[in-house]
Amino acid sequence: VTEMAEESAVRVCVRVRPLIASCGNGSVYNNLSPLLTDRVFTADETTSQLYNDIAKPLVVSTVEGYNGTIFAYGQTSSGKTFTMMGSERTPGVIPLAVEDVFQTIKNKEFLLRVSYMEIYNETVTDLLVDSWKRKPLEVREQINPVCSPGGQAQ
Ligand SMILES: Nc1ncnc2c1ncn2[C@@H]1O[C@H](COP(=O)(O)OP(=O)(O)OP(=O)(O)O)[C@@H](O)[C@H]1O
Repeated sequence: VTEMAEESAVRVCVRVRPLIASCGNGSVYNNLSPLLTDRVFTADETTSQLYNDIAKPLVVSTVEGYNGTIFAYGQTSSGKTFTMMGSERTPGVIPLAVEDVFQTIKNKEFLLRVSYMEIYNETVTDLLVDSWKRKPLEVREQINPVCSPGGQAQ
């Protein structure tokens, strides 16, 4: 119980990517504050390990009706796309989560809605709309206050 009570609703994890030749030599990280970081994934750890540790529990609870968010933050070339999208050979968090969701809901009656959008500077773009038809989504402010884009494809 104590462990549960102390567990924060927000987890901050750092993933260290291997050095890339074009970036030259240098140390990848130092001085990561243990107070601000729940988990550091080293360059040897795979996306699948990261997924199982931080994303899978969230996916499971989302299917049970809880809200959950996973987002990647970092400077250019730090590995956000590698981690979240991945590739055919090493799928990222998003395809792994989608696969898990479908595994969990198969043989059940379940309504699943998916939308896919990009937030770039102040502009929100619906990525499920053909690129030639795209126009910025309107961001509406609600009373609670939560901002949500409206009218996106699902
Ligand atoms: N953990 C990793 N292991 C091996 N290669 C990686 C890893 N993380 C990133 N890379 C490689 O580093 C390069 C930059 O990564 P990526 O494109 O994911 O960065 P990004 O944060 O999405 O950048 P940007 O913000 O510019 O789009 C890519 O070539 C990617 O394959």
